[in-house]
Amino acid sequence: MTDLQRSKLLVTRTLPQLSQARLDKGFDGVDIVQWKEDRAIPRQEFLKLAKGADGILCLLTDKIDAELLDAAGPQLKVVSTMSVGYDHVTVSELEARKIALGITPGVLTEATADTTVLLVLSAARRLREGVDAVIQGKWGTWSPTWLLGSQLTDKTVGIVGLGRIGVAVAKRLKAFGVQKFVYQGTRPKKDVEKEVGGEIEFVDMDRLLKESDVICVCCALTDKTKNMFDYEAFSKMKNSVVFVNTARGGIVEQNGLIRALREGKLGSVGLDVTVPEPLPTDSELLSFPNCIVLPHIGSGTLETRTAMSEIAIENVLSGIKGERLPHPHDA
Ligand SMILES: O=CC(=O)O
Repeated sequence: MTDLQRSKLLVTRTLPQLSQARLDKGFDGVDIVQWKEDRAIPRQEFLKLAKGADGILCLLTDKIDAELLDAAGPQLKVVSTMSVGYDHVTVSELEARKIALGITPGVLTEATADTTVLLVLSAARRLREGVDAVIQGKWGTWSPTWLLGSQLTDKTVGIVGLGRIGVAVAKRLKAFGVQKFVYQGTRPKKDVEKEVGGEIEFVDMDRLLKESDVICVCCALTDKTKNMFDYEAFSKMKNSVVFVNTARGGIVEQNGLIRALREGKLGSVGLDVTVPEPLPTDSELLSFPNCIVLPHIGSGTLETRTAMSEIAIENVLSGIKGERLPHPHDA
């Protein structure tokens, strides 16, 4: 006999240990179906397993669009993504079907800001070239002129997207002696000076591109920010600029970036995000010694990923019960 009260929860990957242990113990009245392989769930499998789900706990690698929602069926109440970004979700389709969307804000701010600073310093101090030289036996005698980078002291840093992560990046970089911050975003923010602990000015994009010694991309990927950094934007930057993107690959028009790098227009580049992900190993992006690419590990600490998966579980369980999500996307 079927129990009409039971709900189905689809989880699209194995979660960090603590949260996985919770799933393995199970939740009253919930049947859990989980894709446990350590790779993104193949689309056909996703469409098949989604059928009849009341809640879906997914990752940023899983496209949530009309096709998937149709495959799931009208009983679907909640999609909970274990990410703060939700550009992989067609929000209008969820809204049209009154399906709640949960995200994991706040908990990944510190780890992602740490990664941003890591890339700023690594790019500015030519970490990739240094490490490669050591490994390849190209480390000669100490030289006063070899592998000279740049430092943050007295520099201007441009932050694109001064949300939680942007502010956390500015606070960190302030400690390295940055003289001034400029920022771009949807609107100027009140009281950021106090928060950042130094001079910070809302400027137009042109000024940000021209005046910044370091540019950090910390905004969400939206229709407005897609391909925002194209060849023209890179051409306006100082040719010593340190350009870092830890947000989403799609904010950068990658062919324009490659062209700018090829033409020696940029000082150094640090990326945690690319298009596509994973970046194919034959991508020209990987051929530039002054470009460091990380494999989208901005939030990749055990503490943060555990906090994210715990929030994702709370969101999906609340949604299945028809309750308000603790962390909805539109809070
Ligand atoms: O990129 C990571 C996230 O959006 O959580």
